[in-house]
Amino acid sequence: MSRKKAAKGNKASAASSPASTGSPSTTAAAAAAATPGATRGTGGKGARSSPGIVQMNGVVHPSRPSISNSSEFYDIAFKVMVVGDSGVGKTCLLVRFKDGAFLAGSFISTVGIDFRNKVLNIDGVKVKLQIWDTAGQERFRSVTHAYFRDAHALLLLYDVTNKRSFDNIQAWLTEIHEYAHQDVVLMLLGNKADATHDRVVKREDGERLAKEFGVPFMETSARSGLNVELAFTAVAKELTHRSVKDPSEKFKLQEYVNKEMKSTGCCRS
Ligand SMILES: Nc1nc2c(ncn2[C@@H]2O[C@H](COP(=O)(O)OP(=O)(O)OP(=O)(O)O)[C@@H](O)[C@H]2O)c(=O)[nH]1
Repeated sequence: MSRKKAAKGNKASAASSPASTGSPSTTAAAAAAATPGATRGTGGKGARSSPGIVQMNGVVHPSRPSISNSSEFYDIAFKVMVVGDSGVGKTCLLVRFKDGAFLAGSFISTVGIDFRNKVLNIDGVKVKLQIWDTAGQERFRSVTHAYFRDAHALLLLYDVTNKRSFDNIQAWLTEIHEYAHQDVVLMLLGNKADATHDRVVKREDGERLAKEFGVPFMETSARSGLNVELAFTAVAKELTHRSVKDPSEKFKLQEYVNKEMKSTGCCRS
């Protein structure tokens, strides 16, 4: 079985059998119960067992470093959802970030929802991102909506080679405003920026749309790795900043992203 197939298979089991167990995508419900970042306001194992837990903005701060599912210590946990139309590259983006690989080969659509954890070091703070990969197909939309309200950040993707996926961004934003937390960190990503010959959505169009809705934006490529790490690091920085730093020192996500893109000189297509 290919890696892609294995990943998608996990999603299928998570969606169809909420009480079943499995790894790494045990189940949505089990994950929410087992991992601090997945349960806003109530925390997870660390929060329930330790009186030293501090909670800010619904985020769990264990009094001591905790251990994530992947056995890595962390100080703070957040839930990030990757959303957008079917085929825009959500699973590939997540796999690129988590494993540094590209899932080439035939496209197998996600069924339901799946998650993976990754711990990042953000300015000396160990930040666990629990990243939820959602199904883009319309028939799974109610499942996706159900998870919106627990997300601390949303990465909203379209595919630069698919105009329809770009046109649907407005509808996605409407759904996000309806179902997600009002202070959710949101970022618009134009994926498949490597596909220059098939491109139908210009970078400027993405920038314009993002500006219109006041959302940070950049283009990514799960295939080449362009900006993938930066996208997740940027939202992790924003969330960490909001949670542990002085709230009067506002972190400017778009400025950070622009600066990082310029400094690496790698990322404008
Ligand atoms: N050229 C190129 N192809 C990509 C990129 N990302 C994903 N793809 C391809 O796009 C197709 C869909 O990718 P997925 O990651 O499965 O898409 P998805 O958004 O998870 O789709 P659903 O699970 O149906 O919601 C696959 O054939 C990938 O190989 C990219 O950055 N560049």
